Amino acid sequence: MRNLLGDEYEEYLKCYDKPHFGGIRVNTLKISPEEFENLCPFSIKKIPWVSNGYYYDINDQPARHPYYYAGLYYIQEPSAMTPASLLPVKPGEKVLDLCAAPGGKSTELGAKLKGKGLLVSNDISSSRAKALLKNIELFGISNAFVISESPNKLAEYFPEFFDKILVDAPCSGEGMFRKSPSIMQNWEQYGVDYYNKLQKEIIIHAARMLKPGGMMLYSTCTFSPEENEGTIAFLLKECPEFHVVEALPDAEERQRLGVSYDGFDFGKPEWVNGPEELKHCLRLWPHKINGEGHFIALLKKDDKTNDLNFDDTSKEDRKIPPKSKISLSDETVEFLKRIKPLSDVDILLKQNRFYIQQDRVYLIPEGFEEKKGLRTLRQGLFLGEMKKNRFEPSQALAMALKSSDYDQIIDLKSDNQDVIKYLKCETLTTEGRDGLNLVCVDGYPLGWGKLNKNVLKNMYLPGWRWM
Ligand SMILES: C[S@@+](CC[C@H](N)C(=O)[O-])C[C@H]1O[C@@H](n2cnc3c(N)ncnc32)[C@H](O)[C@@H]1O
Repeated sequence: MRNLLGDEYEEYLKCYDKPHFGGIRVNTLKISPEEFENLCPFSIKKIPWVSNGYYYDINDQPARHPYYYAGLYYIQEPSAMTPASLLPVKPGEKVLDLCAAPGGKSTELGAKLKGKGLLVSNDISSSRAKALLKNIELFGISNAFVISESPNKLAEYFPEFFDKILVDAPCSGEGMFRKSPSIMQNWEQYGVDYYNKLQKEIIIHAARMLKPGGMMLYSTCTFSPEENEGTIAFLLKECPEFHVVEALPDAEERQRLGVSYDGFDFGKPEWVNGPEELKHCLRLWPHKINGEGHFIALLKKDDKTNDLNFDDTSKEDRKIPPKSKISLSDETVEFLKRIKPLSDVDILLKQNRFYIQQDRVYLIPEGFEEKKGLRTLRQGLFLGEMKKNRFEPSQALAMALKSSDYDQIIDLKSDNQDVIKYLKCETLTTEGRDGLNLVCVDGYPLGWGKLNKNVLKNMYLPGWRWM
């Protein structure tokens, strides 16, 4: 670090005597930042460079609040919010998060899609992919495929398929030593070269999956030039159709979003003897901003529209699949008709949006088919299970709804002890209409419960319960 930073080294070293910063990122699928500022029960301060990001006081415990269980925010280190905030994702696009677990960036990419298009969230580790699935569901993201595959296998299934790709690569983690000192042992065990080899493999597979004209963002939380500018220089050499572009929004957009990037530094081509365009990369240093260390490169793949050999498969992907023989039970149809966004069941059936596996019913994102042959944890939104004479709605469905989407709710105030009891899967005594209710906190859904003569049978997912 002394070699890299020269005169700045002492200042950099000093920042290790200061505490790290805690951050929460608001889930804009459920609440706007302004609404959240009014509702937030603990003290927060805006993170300058993320329009929906806030610092919280590290004496507070945002993970121990019902709003966390309502999926209103994700707890994330402030610099780690930057990659997903700078990848320009628009609703309706096909987006891949290749190294996604536990979902810190996927949850923001999903929020940016606003339920339209497709998010493929992948992580090679199946145990970490389970945590990823939970976070995707908690956030109420309804249009995601959660997969646990190697990038190589994924690239066989999705050649030139995605509009946007995020590669938040496994790395030596030098930028996180202050926040998580245990990462240092990992660094000692594996070192920079191990990760650099992995990053080069991953980024080449990712490049194959990007559509011509698409954009890819590569990020790490490490400082080493090899893993950062070095990996990008390697990509530029191997795939000359890629170029590094400026990642920061222009002045007008900064004003619209209310963000500023003071303290952000740029890529250093000279550290790897690489091309000048590496200057467009971003470096976040813990002694220059109130956040940990990060590296970001935004890349564009040349558009091949003039190439007559180019076969545009994207139209093919969007074709509505042929009609299948899905049959939903009467109870399922009756229930779905009560859910506002799903009430046109016949149209959804015609569009072939349902998918059934062992009586479990899923909603596939519009225009897509389930993919067979991949290790998949989830394809679309798990709606619930067809049981004898009834339909049991899922926790994921509750999280993907607004309270106004269902006609029978029990709305508890966040300071009512019944909320914690509900989240602990206990039975409640409460007033309301008998039957299936959507249980909410201050108007934000938490889960389901069946009321019978003022006794609420708790249907909160046991694996998610408050401990
Ligand atoms: C920096 S972490 C990702 C953090 C995540 N993007 C987030 O914001 O929550 C890197 C991830 O890459 C995964 N990984 C490691 N090797 C991989 C590979 N060859 N292909 C895909 N993912 C890989 C790890 O399991 C790890 O979850």
